[in-house]
Amino acid sequence: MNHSDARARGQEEEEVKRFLKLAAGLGVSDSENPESSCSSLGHSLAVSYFPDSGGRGLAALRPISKGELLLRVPKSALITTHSLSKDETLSLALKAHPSLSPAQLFTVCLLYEMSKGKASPWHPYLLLLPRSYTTLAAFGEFETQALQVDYAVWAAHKAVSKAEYEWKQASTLMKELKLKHPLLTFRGWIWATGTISSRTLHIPWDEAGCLCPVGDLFNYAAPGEDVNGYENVDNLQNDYAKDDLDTNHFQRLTDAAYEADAAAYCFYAKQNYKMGEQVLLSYGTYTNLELLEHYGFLLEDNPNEKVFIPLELDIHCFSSWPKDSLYIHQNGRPSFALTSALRLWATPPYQRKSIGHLAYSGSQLSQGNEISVMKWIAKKCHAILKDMPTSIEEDKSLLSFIEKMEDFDNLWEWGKAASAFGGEFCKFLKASGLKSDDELIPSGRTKMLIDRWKLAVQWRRIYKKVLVDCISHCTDIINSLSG
Ligand SMILES: C[S@@+](CC[C@H](N)C(=O)[O-])C[C@H]1O[C@@H](n2cnc3c(N)ncnc32)[C@H](O)[C@@H]1O
Repeated sequence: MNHSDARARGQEEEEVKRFLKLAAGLGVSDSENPESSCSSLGHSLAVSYFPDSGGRGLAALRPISKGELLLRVPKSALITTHSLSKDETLSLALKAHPSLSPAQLFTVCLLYEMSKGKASPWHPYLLLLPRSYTTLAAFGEFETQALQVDYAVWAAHKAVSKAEYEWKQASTLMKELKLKHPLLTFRGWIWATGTISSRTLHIPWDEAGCLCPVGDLFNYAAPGEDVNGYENVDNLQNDYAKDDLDTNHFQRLTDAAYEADAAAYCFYAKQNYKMGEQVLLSYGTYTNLELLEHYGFLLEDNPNEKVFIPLELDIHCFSSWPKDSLYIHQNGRPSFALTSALRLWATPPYQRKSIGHLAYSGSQLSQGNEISVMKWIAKKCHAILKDMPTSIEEDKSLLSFIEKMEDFDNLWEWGKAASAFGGEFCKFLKASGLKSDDELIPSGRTKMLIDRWKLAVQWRRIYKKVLVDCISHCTDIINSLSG
C-alpha cells in the first residue's frame, strides 16, 4: 500500500466509525442487547477488508454458528423512497410524475439526498458508498466489445440503452428538483442506479427495495456451494437432473429477510464461521453475466454459471424446453434440457414421437444417438472457440498484464509492455483518451476503465474455459461408449 492509499484508508476508517455511530443511534445492532453499545457492531461483526473477495466486508469477531441471528436493522433505519420523500419539496415533485417506475423514483430520491451534502442526515452513510460502479450499464463500447460473445455484448448494450432511456424520462423531474451537475448527468444517474442495483434488499412494500445501512456491507457467496443441496435428490435418475435441481430448487436463496414481527431486516449466518473469517450473504442465484449486470463483479468459480451456445433453430422446434434451460454448466456438462433436446434432435424424425418421453425423462436413447450428440456438442464448442478473436492463453496473459497496469508509474511503461496485446491495447488507449507516450499517472477514470476491461476479459476467459471443459466431457463420454 502506498502513502496516499494508506491516508485514504485511514480517512475511511474514521468515516466508518462515524457511520457505525449513526447506525447505532438508529438501533442497528449485531448484539442481543443493542442499548449497551454506542456502535452498531462489535459483538459478532466488524468492518474489514478482503481484497480477493469483495473488498470492504464484514468479518466474524467470534466463532459463529449456522443459523445464528447476526444483524438486525430496524425498519426506521432502512432507506427507501418513502423515508427519503418525507422532504416536502421532493414528495410534491414525485407526485407530479406518476408514470416513473419505483426504481426511477428511488434513483431520483437518492440523487436528491446526495445534493444535500452534509445537511443530509444520511451523510455518513452516503460518504461510504462507492464512487463508481462496474455494472454493465457503466460499460462503454470498448469494454462491451471486449466481452466478445454476442449475447453478453447484447446484454451490455441493452443495460446501457435502458439506463439512458430511464435517465431521459426522469430528467424533467430532476430539473424541477434543481439538481445540479454532476448529479444531473448520465454518469450521475449510472452512479445512483449502480448503488441501487448492487446494494438494495427486497422489501414487501416497495418494488424498488431498500438500502440497508450496515446490512449492505455483506459481500456475496453463491448459493449452490452448500452440499446439503444434494439431499432429497438421491432418487433422481441421473446426474444431469441432480445438477439442475441442485442449483435451481433446493437452495435457500437468501439468508436475510424483512421480518414484519420484528419490524426489522434480519440477517442469519448461512454456515459456521471461524473468528476473523468473512461473513458472506447469498443475494440470490446468478450467472456471471447477471452478477456483472446487477453487481459489477463475477466469480472465478460460480456454481450457478451458465454458458449459452448458438443453437440451430430447429433444435428449439423439436422440444418444448425453454431457451434459457439449454446451456452448459460451469463444470462443462451440458444441462439436462440441452442434452435431452439434442438427443431428440439427433433422432430420425419418424421415431421422435415414439421415444420423446424417454428423452424428456433424461434417458440415453441409444449408444449411437449419445455418441452423435456428444460429437455435435464438442464440434460446436470447437468452432465457437476457433471463431473467437483471442484464445484462452492470450486472455490469460492479457489479464496478468492488466493486473500489472495499475502498478506502473506512467503510461509510457504500459506502452512498452503492450506490444504483445497491440490491437486491444490500442483500443484501450483510444477509449481512455490517452496516448501511449503520455507520462501521466493513471486517473481515477482510467482505473475504472481498466477495472471494467479486466472484468470483460475475465468473463470471456471463463466462458471459453467452460467450452474447453465441455469438449473434454463430451470426449470422455464418446471414448467410454466407443471403447
Ligand atoms: C452489497 S455491497 C457489499 C459491500 C461492498 N464490498 C462495499 O464495500 O460496500 C455489494 C458489492 O460488493 C462487491 N462484492 C460483493 N461480493 C463480492 C465478491 N464475492 N467478489 C467481488 N466483489 C464482491 C461488489 O462490488 C458488489 O456490487
